[in-house]
Amino acid sequence: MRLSVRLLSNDVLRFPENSNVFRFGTAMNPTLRNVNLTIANGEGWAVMGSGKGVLLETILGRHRVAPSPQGGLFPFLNNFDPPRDPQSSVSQVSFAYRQRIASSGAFYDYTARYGAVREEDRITMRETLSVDPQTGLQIESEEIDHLAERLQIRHLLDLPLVALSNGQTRRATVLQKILQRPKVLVLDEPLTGLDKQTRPLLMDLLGELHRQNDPHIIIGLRPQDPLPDWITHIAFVQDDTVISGSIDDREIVKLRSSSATFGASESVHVWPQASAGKTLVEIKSLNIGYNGRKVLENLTWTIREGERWHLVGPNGCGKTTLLSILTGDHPQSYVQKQLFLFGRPRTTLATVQIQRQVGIVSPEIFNAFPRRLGPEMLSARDAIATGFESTYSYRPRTPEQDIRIDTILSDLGLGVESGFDTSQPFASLKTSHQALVLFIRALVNHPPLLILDEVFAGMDDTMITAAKQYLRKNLSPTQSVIFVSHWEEELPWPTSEILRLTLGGESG
Ligand SMILES: Nc1ncnc2c1ncn2[C@@H]1O[C@H](COP(=O)(O)OP(=O)(O)OP(=O)(O)O)[C@@H](O)[C@H]1O
Repeated sequence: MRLSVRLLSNDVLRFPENSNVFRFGTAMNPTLRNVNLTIANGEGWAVMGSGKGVLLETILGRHRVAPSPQGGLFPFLNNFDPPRDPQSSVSQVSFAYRQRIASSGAFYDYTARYGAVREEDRITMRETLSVDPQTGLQIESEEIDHLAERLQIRHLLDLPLVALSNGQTRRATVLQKILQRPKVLVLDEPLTGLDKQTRPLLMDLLGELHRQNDPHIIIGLRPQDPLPDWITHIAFVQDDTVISGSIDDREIVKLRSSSATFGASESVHVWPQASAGKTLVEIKSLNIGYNGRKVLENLTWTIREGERWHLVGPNGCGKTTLLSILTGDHPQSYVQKQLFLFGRPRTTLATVQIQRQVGIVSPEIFNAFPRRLGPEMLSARDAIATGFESTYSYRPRTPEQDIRIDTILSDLGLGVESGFDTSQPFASLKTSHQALVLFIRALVNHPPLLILDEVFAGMDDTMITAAKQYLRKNLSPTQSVIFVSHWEEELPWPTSEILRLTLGGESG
């Protein structure tokens, strides 16, 4: 009889000593150098810093580690009998964009959710969560109900997925991954898009799972995210360097406090309070509901030239719905008799006339933007230029339009000298650059009304600082802005008018 002795490893993750990380297909210029990182069983790790995306991608097997780690990056997976492979055991909650993007990469109609739900979009959250897409196995409905309750989305389980708000979808996405029971779960910026009330619910649930080591959790956090109490260690990634240690480590404390200013320091420009400018938007007694459920009730709102508004409220309170009435995307926009846009009754305006005057960035547009490759691909520059006519497809550009694009790029520190190549396909840009391109797309046409809905989601800290500075310095004094964010510290200007929506339709 042969006895096999297996050495059990206490390490969840281990990079070989002083390893380098390369993009696949390259052997020069490592993206990360001299990495020394080991995550032991029981430790709670967060990844932070402007380069955190690269480290998380490496953990997910998207880059080459040299020297190659003996026994893999996840030694503890060899403790299982038979050993587990990282492919099926290490899972990522990806918020990059929703999976229901047409697989061809074509633009999908994100406004479909506002009208009658189409047959192909009828699939409910419960139906989606009930089957593990990897194994095809059925997931217990009690478990779904229990976890959905923890994240306060149980009452939405039987709604079509397409009807969920951005924050509700994010919670459903996390839930789906937890239900698939990976051994390691990697979440990058899980708090983005979540309202204040929900953040501790998610962090508590993740902490509980982490304490049971089922799964081990690694999270990417932004500087403004509160550090959950179960995080014991931080890997800070700056440029090509990873500095790691316990949360009390002096260097880690210093790095955290220096990144916490979050681009807020240069607030030189103080905006005028309520200007006496022309009225751009006037809404009176707006009521919108779905299937008898009120979302917006008796809402009245006036926006004048030059005003900076902060639109706030919990997930699902109707912010996106309200904005879709203003942009004309919502089927009930056209019938609003008490809605005036840019000096005219909405009922006399074609939707395209509205859209040419509104520059908008939102999670919905980020998800829906076409990402085709091949002959029909849009370059980064083409993608920006779609903003001149508020379209989603290629339009030839005039030389003046190219100059306008170059000016904004250079104001944001992305001019020619930065090495940012605008002829690259939009679809192959990293998420943070895609987010920045769509931000510039919203600005190019000097729109009188700018809607910035979760505009910084996915951007790295340096880009956020540049974008905030741009907004402070480069907008015209008559341009109005509606800024939507669950994070007050994201506001680029010190004071704003506030429209606060609540669940159930009230506003204040
Ligand atoms: N077609 C639909 N059918 C049923 N309910 C819908 C539909 N479309 C939206 N809803 C519901 O309307 C509510 C408002 O959604 P909306 O996207 O406007 O919220 P939000 O304030 O933008 O949320 P978040 O902060 O998560 O982005 C949500 O509860 C959503 O589930």
